[in-house]
Amino acid sequence: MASTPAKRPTPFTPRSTRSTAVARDMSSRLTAPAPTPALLASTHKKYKAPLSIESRTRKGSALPSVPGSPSKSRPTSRAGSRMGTASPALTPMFPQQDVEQSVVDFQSVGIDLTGDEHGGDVVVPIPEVSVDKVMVSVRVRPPAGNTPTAWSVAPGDNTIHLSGTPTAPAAPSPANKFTFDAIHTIQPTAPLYATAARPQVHAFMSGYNAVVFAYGQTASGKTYTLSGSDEQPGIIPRAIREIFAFIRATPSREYLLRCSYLEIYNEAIHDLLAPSLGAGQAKGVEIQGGGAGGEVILSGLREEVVTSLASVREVLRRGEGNRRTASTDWNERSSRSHSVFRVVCESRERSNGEEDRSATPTTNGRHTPGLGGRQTPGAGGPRLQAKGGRSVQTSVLSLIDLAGSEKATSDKERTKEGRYINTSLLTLGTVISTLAENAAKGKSDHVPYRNSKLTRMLQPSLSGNARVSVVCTINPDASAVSESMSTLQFARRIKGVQLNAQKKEIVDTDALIERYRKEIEDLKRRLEEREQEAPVRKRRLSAREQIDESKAMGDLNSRIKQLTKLILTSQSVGSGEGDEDRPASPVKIDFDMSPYQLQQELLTAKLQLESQSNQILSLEATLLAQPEAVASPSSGEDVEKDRVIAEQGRVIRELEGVVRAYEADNASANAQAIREEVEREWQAKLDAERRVVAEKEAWAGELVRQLEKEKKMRLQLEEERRALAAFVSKFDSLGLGLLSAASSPVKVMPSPGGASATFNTRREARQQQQQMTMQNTSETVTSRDSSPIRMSLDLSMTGKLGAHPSLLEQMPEEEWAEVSFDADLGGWGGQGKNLGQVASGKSMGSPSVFGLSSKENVPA
Ligand SMILES: Nc1ncnc2c1ncn2[C@@H]1O[C@H](COP(=O)(O)OP(=O)(O)OP(=O)(O)O)[C@@H](O)[C@H]1O
Repeated sequence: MASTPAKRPTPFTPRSTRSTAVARDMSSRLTAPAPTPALLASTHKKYKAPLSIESRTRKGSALPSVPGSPSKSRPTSRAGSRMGTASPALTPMFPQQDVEQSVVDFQSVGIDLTGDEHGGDVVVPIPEVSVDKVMVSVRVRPPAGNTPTAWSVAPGDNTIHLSGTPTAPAAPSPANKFTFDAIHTIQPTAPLYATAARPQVHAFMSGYNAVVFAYGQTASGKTYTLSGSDEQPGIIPRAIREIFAFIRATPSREYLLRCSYLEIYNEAIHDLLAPSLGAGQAKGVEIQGGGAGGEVILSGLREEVVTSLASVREVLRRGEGNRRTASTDWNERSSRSHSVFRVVCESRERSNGEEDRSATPTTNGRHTPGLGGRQTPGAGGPRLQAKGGRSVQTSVLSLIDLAGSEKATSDKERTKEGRYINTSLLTLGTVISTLAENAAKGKSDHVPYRNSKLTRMLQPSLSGNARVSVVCTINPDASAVSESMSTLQFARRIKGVQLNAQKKEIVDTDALIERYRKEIEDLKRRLEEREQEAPVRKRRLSAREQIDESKAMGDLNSRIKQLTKLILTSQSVGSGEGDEDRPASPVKIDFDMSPYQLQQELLTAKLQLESQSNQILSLEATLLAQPEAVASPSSGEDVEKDRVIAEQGRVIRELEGVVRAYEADNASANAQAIREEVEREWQAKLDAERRVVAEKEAWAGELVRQLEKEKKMRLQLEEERRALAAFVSKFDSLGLGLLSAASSPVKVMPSPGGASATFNTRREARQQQQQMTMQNTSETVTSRDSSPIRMSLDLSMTGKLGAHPSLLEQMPEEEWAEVSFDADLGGWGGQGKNLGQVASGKSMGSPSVFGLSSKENVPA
């Protein structure tokens, strides 16, 4: 169930200044006592003698509980009674001995760590380990701040017991006491590495499979133990350093190392080194084999050949970058998957000729780098030689950072991951229980390896064919007692597992080291032959052919160097930091060489300068390692093909360069053309806009002029009309209308106001006719005007148009043509008139009647 945010515990972050200081203080207090012979002896004895107590305790125990899941009950005194009585050394410390005071100092375990804090050259005695048992160490994480701790560690006894807290002391019971091969409570990882991992690394380099894994509840320090930090390197970086130190210290053998890095996330295996893919997209890895003690094959897993510390670090960095981590309620950076860093080591004995080949000249006195002449019979003896090869030792070292068991978190996704993690840890616990039980009772009960990817992958190791070391990490806080108890019970169970690791040393022509060696020999033979023929051939060849010949020999030489670089020897591995950049060994110049040979050397040196980086070498090697991609190393045809491919690759690169340059030139020409076109387009638009504006301005000017003219004319006509009206009314009042009627041929009856009535009648008739014309005109108007200006007229004018005689009506017709502007019909709702039409309909009103609207609709 999701917990509420208020209840969310603060994730443990002891890397803060404070907790680091606590831990340092702790270690400084604990490193004070000098090692005593008695302690040394006791420690060594522990490594020799398997802890039978644990395996006996295992008998009759129920299924293992997953650390982190609440333990159903505290260990009972029944279990304790089987363990025998508590060590007298513990008694005075019960129940309140502080972890810090009772910790085992790493110096007391009798290990020389000279120069090893940051992985300097390691020349220390390897502690004796009982090779048929799992090496079990416990690491107690420093307490978080002032949190009370619940565990005590008896110095020198490799025993940890539950003491409880001052307010809730634990009952002194043998069930609360656990003894292991080593218990570490101090912060530095060096002592832990020396006891828990160094023997495994040495065994691995000697041909045994080896597994080191960290197990414990979330935030208890597994990743800190395995990976560590820059200041405090963990087991993995230390192991890598030790591997190279081992090679440096073993001149009689040559080695080939390959690395892979995977994680098991939600029961799916992902390759953490898959190129250019995030962990989420990386293609899955499948487990094959592993049954009946056979080897496990991880199909689809990428293995990279590594030749230096730096190249391994790069692989680690890449893999760690792809690992799934997330902040949880308990750990700011919690591993959400089990991660497995694997190193495969192939090694074989070097022949005498190979051992000092740097000093051995070839038959023609020439010193070709890496060319050591004919092989002398070497390792493997005549019998193996007769079989066509020498024996190769192959071993695998797996360094595993398990995800921590945990309770449901406040986050749905984290809870889902947690379920997968807990399930696989539970399966691991069950497998370990069954194995321990089988070992104790001499049974061969079914072991459910297949119930999880983790156990399936570990099957060969857990079933005995590996040297196994487990570091169980515990959080000493009183609040985590049940989880710590669960972890310690797991540690106790795994101690009961029986191991029987065997070296794998066979004549293996498929071993990569063997294939490379063969290819190198073949290439050297061909190079030698060419060199011997060179003086004769040179006379026959044209200048062009001579260049080609030099190039072909240069290619052969550089290929030999590439392959030689992959095979590690005590001379070729550097002495430490930055060794990856150092040439394998300085090339001596033989001044007795002919100019032709010197030319070859020069060419070779140039090609070497241009040679690919370590990364490319690794990629190529990985490619070669895949059976379908491997060409027969001894086939001259394939070498020729390689040469042609390389040549074509070079031509392609050159052409690409030309194309890029061409595109770059064209791109600028294209950009220029596009810019000009866009400019032209915008210029045209600008011109059009300017024309429109000019038209509008002209139109507006014209309008103003017309209106002024109209105004003047209107005033003048009004004057005339008033004068005429006055005259007519005077005329009527004098009765002169009759006179005129009498003089007309038609008899007109006198009537009061006759002239003005006649005038009115005529005017009405004219208005009716005018309205009819306007209606007809409006029906014919169907299209919108294209004038840039739209004008809405006051609708009230439509009535006025009818009510007042048009002034234009009274204008001389020749002047009408000067008035040529349009009005928008749309705003009139069909009743309005185009001004031109109004004019033609003789219905133009006064300027005030037009009511030019302030919302002239001018198109943008
Ligand atoms: N021995 C130690 N000394 C100092 N700090 C430690 C030690 N062990 C763990 N820590 C710190 O405790 C925190 C949690 O440790 P870490 O991430 O290694 O736990 P974890 O067991 O790997 O957790 P998860 O299972 O969630 O991944 C880290 O900040 C780490 O630096």
